[in-house]
Amino acid sequence: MDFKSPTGFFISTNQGGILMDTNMKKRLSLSLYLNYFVHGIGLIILAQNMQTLGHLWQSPLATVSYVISGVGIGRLLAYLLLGSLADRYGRKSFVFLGMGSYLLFFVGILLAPNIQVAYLLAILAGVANSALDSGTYPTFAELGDRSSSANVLLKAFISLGEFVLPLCVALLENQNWWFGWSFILAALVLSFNFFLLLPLEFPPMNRPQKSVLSKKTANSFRKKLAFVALTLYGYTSMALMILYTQWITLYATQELQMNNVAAHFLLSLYSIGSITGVLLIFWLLRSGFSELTLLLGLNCGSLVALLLLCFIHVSWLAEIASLLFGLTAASGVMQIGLNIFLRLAPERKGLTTGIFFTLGSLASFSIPVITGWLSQQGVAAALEFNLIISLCGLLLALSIRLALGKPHSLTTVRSKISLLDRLIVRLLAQRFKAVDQVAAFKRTHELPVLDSSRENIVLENIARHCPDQQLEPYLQDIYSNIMANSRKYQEKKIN
Ligand SMILES: O=C(O)C(=O)C[C@]1(C(=O)O)C=C[C@@H](O)C=C1
Repeated sequence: MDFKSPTGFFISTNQGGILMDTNMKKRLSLSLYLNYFVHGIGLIILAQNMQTLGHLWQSPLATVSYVISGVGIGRLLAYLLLGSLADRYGRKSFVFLGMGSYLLFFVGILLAPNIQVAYLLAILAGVANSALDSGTYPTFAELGDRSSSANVLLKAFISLGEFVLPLCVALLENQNWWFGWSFILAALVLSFNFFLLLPLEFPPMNRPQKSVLSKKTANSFRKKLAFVALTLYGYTSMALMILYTQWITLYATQELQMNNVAAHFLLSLYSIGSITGVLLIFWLLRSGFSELTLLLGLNCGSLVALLLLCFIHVSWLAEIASLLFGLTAASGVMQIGLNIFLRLAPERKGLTTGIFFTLGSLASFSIPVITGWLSQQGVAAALEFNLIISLCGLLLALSIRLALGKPHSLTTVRSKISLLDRLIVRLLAQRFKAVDQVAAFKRTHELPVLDSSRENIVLENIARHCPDQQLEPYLQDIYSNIMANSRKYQEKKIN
C-alpha cells in the first residue's frame, strides 16, 4: 500500500529489496538472466536448423516452418493461464516449469521420430516461454526498486543467446560435427542453472510496489485508460519489431535498390542498435531516468527512423535509420511498457504479464498475415504499415504518460536528485581543475589566494543566473562555501 509521507510524496511499503540479502538477490538475478540466454537460443534454434531437421524428419522446409508456428500457438494458449496461476502458486514453480519444458523441448527435438511429435514439442517451447515470462518478470518487479532496469537487461540476454547460437550452428556445420550439440549445449546450461536456482529463495509475492499513480488517479478513468493503453501497447511494441525484421531486407533490395549484402547488413545494424540501446536504457533507468518519459522518447525515435526509411530513399540514411530503429524499438521498450503495467496492477503481476505477452503473441501471428496480404501491392506497402503501427504506439505511449502523470514516489524523486548530484560533482571537479591553474598562476606571481573582489563578482553572477529569486541566498551561501574550500585547496597546493 502507498501512504502519504509528511513531505507529500507517496511512499511504497514494498520491502522486497530489504528483506532479501543482496548476495542472494544477485545470485537469483544471475540465474534468471541465464535462463533468458537459453531462451534467446530457443527462439531461433528451429529456424537455424531448418534444413537438417527437414532431412531428419524427411519433410520439406515448408513443413518444418509449420512446426515452428507451433511455438506461437503454445505461447498464445499458455500466457493467460500460466500468468494467473503464477499469481496463485508462486513464481519459482513457474520458472522451473519453464526450464523443465525447455529442457524437454531441446532434448525431445533431437529424439522426435516424426513431425507430429516435433509439433507438440514446439508447442511445449511456447509454453516454456510463457512460464518463464510469467515467473521471471513479476519476480524482478518484486525484487525491489531496480526492477525496471533488471527487466530491460533480460532483453540483452535474449539478444546474447540469439547472437551466440548462429555462430555455434555455423561452427558445427563447418566442422561437420553433429548439429545436435547446440541443443545439448542449451540443455546443459539449463540443467546447470537448475542446480544454481534450486536452493535460492524468491522474494515474497505480489506486495504492492511503489505506485506510478498518485492517489488522485487511482481507480479513476485515468487508471482504466492506462490499463487499456498498456494492453494495446503489448501488441504494437511487438508488431513494430516483427514487421521490421520480416520486411526490411526485401524492402532494401526492391525499393532502395541496395545489393544483397548491404540489404542484409541493415538487419545487422538493427541488432547492433538493439544491443547498444539495451545497455543505454539500462544505464538511464539505473540513473533514475523516468520510465514514462523514456517510453515516449523511444517511440518518437522509432517513428523518426521509419519516416526516414520510408520517405528518403538514400542508402546511408537507411543504414542510420536501421541503427536508430534497433536502438529505439528493439532495446527493451516493450519491457519498459510491461514494467509500468506491473506497477499499475501490483497485486496481479503474473496475470498482467500474461495479458501483455498474449497481445505480443497475437502480433507475431497477425503481422505476417496482414503484411503478406499488403505486400501484394508491393513491399513498400508492407513496410509503410509499420508507420501506422508506430504512430499508434506513440499515441498509446502519450496516453499512458497523460493517464499516469508525473511519478511522485519518494524513490523516483530521490533517484532524480542522485542523478543531478552526480552531474554536479563532475562539474565541481572540473571547477577545481580550473582553480588548479589559478593557484599555479598565483604562486608564480606571488599573489594572495584570497581575492575578495573576484568573490563578489562570482556571487553577483550567481544572483544573475539564478532562475528563482527565492533560491538566491541559498545558492550564494553554497557558493561562498565552494570558494572557501577553493581557497583551502589552493593554500594546500601552494604550500
Ligand atoms: O579567481 C581566483 O582568483 C580564485 O582563486 C578562484 C576563487 C574561486 O574559487 O572562484 C577562489 C578564491 C578567491 O578568493 C576567488 C575566487
